Amino acid sequence: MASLQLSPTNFPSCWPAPVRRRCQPVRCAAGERQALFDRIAPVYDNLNDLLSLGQHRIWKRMTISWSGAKLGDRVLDLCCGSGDLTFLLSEKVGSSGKVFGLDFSKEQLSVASSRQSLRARPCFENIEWIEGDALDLPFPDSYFDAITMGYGLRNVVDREKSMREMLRVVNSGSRISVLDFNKSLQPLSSSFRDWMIDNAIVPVASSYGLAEDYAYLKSSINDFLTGAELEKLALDAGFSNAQYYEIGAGLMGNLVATR
Ligand SMILES: C/C(=C\Cc1cc(O)c2ccccc2c1O)CCC[C@H](C)CCC[C@H](C)CCCC(C)C
Ligand SMILES: C[S@@+](CC[C@H](N)C(=O)[O-])C[C@H]1O[C@@H](n2cnc3c(N)ncnc32)[C@H](O)[C@@H]1O
Repeated sequence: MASLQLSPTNFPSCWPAPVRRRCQPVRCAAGERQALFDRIAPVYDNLNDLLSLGQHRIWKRMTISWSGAKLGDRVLDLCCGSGDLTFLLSEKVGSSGKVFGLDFSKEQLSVASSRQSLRARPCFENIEWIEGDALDLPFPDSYFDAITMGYGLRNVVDREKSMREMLRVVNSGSRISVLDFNKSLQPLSSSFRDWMIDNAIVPVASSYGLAEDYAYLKSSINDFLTGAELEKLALDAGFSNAQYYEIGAGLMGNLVATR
């Protein structure tokens, strides 16, 4: 069943209703990012396919594999957007498992929910969409067997807090798998990425009136952390092990951390 629960009085089935707070679209850094992801939602999937020549699907499959999710698990896809990783997790954990896709953008969740209805695979009934904040997760401690986060950590306003929240809700011995752009220290790789953003991504996005929203990609990658810094972030938050893998010819990276 494709159900989208967006009312502030609807809560994840695991959580007592009064505790959950809804993310309000306010004029602050988080509110502006929320508005950005709402705006780009109608074109987000198509542009990802076009701009990465479909490669993002491979990177996302690697993220699922690193998460260690398996049949029957209860798992979380944080900053799920239109749900690419959520759907892959859903197939991985099967009908005996449960997947929560959480995001603060109503428009992204609306795209995710329509995709769920269109594809209508039996296992997709195990998905619950939650409109919520990655910095204040509406789940009990040690609730998940695995967590994925695709292109989310770079976009949250407080990475330390986000990491602490992931640590809190993941089971001891379980993993988080965090995919994002790699802030490469190799000049060739970072020059190629910046060139792609300036000469392919922003011009294509500008034809949809979204040039500024996609230009944000470049500054957000420059403000992001290197692989070594991401490993340190996870260890400082309290994960027992953290390993960063460069993928996609060094354009992307995946942080795998075990609680
Ligand atoms: C997956 C892509 C973008 C995700 C994405 C993430 C964000 O944080 C955003 C924030 C604001 C707006 C948009 C986004 C957003 O779309 C697309 C990635 C494209 C790459 C930059 C370009 C890849 C070029 C190559 C064709 C890939 C070839 C790799 C090969 C292994 C050599
Ligand atoms: C670039 S998209 C990634 C979507 C999807 N994970 C993917 O891989 O295609 C980043 C997502 O993070 C979400 N996001 C950013 N900050 C968030 C927060 N504090 N809480 C919940 N979602 C957040 C945005 O709404 C957006 O949908």
